[in-house]
Amino acid sequence: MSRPTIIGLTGNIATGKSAVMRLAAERGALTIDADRVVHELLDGDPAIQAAVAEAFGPEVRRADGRIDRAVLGGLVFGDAERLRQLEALLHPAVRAEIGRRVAAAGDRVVMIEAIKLLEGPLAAACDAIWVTACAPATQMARLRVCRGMDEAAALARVAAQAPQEEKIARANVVIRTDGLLRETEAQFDAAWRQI
Ligand SMILES: CC(C)(COP(=O)(O)OP(=O)(O)OC[C@H]1O[C@@H](n2cnc3c(N)ncnc32)[C@H](O)[C@@H]1O)[C@@H](O)C(=O)NCCC(=O)NCCS
Ligand SMILES: Nc1ncnc2c1ncn2[C@@H]1O[C@H](COP(=O)(O)OP(=O)(O)OP(=O)(O)O)[C@@H](O)[C@H]1O
Repeated sequence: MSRPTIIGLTGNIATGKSAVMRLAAERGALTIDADRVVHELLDGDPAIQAAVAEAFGPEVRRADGRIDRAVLGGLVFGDAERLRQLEALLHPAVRAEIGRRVAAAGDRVVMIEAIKLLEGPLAAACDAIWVTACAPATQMARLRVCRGMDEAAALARVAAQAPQEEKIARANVVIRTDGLLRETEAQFDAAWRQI
């Protein structure tokens, strides 16, 4: 039976995972963004919405039932225990949805982007782990300039993620993104040829 080749993509915030996902999609991969799966659940899954409101309070829920991600983010980034609680609530449903998409992928290459890929069971399902990395100064500049985050919000996100070195230590492929986009693309293509 045909099975997909699964690449797990991780790397800390603003290290360039989106660029790598775009390149993979251009070359025919099925790309699955775990952040987006989370957003779909928070926007449209009534059981998840009820469980999140139960755990984090009615103020995280909008009148239409959707979860207010800015309010929820304010509660969990900066509080490791609450973030773990939210992850425990969401990750089983995220994994189930990713599993459904992978099962329908035939023999395509599938690239799964997830910030907590290496911390959970998803990593074991991957044939290879790719990690994007850049200098901390590049990362902070991208968060502040491109996403308009203030320094405290940017630092809180970075602090919620395992150090870059731990991710690099477990990677089959490391893509450095401090340079030009075409330098990212050249590293991508070298790795893509080895699949
Ligand atoms: C807290 C939430 C509502 C904030 O939503 P918001 O729209 O502001 O951010 P978004 O989801 O787009 O994430 C942006 C970036 O924040 C970082 N981030 C998100 N979740 C996490 C996390 N659990 N741990 C560390 N960093 C995270 C990532 O770098 C991510 O790319 C949302 O991020 C969430 O529910 N996170 C917990 C679920 C999770 O683990 N998501 C990651 C994919 S499995
Ligand atoms: N050489 C490069 N390679 C990749 N991205 C680059 C490069 N130079 C500049 N950038 C820019 O850096 C930013 C990186 O942010 P991006 O959203 O891709 O990070 P991410 O890892 O996907 O973040 P998140 O964890 O939020 O999903 C983008 O705006 C991208 O255009």
